[in-house]
Amino acid sequence: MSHCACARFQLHRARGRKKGLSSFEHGAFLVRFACHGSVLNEKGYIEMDAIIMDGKNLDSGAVSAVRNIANPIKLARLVMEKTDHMLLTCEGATLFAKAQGIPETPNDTLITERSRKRWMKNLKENSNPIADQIGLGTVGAVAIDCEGNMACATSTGGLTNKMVGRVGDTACIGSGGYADNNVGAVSTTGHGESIMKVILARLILHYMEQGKSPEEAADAGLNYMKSRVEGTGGAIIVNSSGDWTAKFSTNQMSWAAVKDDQLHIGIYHGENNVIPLEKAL
Ligand SMILES: NC(=O)C[C@H](N)C(=O)O
Repeated sequence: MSHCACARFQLHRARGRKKGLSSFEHGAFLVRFACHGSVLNEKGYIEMDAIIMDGKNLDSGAVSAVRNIANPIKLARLVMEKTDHMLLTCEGATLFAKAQGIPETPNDTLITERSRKRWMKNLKENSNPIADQIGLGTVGAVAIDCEGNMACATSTGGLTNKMVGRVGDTACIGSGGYADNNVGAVSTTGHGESIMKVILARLILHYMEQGKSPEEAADAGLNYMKSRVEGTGGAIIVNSSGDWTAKFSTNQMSWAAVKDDQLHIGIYHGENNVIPLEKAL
């Protein structure tokens, strides 16, 4: 069994080996999950959604609409590992974070000039088309280890100028991500309301259960979302054989994958730049 990892957005070089959700030891890169630099809601705050799922036992943890948390994906993992629940939101998530010793991070220190400018621009009436809201800062990862264990994780600030308290696809199991050792792992990005309408991550896995490859399943899922609800987005996928793909119906999606000591990177359609891992480190 080969091991493989695929991620969207903001890669960091790892120093040495990293341990993942179970025994994923390939650890050639780290993914920095969303928060710093995320998009702002209508009031100028960062409110984050995040989900993580362990394909071995279908355990998962999620948080939604959390504020002042530097790494919401870590909080989602704590929900999975330390509670009997799967999703904590707002104040409850904040209280849980406190109880777990996660420090509050002031909103201002999480905001970048780029996201503030975008927020200001989009405040003007009719200046916030959906296409402009997608694409900043949602990150995700899928991985399979040498024992066939799979996992997915996704985190996001959502859509620019979203309403306060809006919860998107990312926090919703089966929409923002799903992992099942029997089939594969998926992490999605794109217009959250569209993704939720078609439950995109689970839909893609459903197509894989019917015998489609990750690439065919991604195309089928994204095409269905486009034709049925006019939604665009993207997905990174790995199946139980370690085959992976990164597909999107948006103009671009930054992604990277590692398999068999090769690093693959792309942004635009049809791109797949391959670099030996040792040269990338
Ligand atoms: N860029 C994104 O992926 C946004 C995210 N899916 C949301 O709607 O919350």
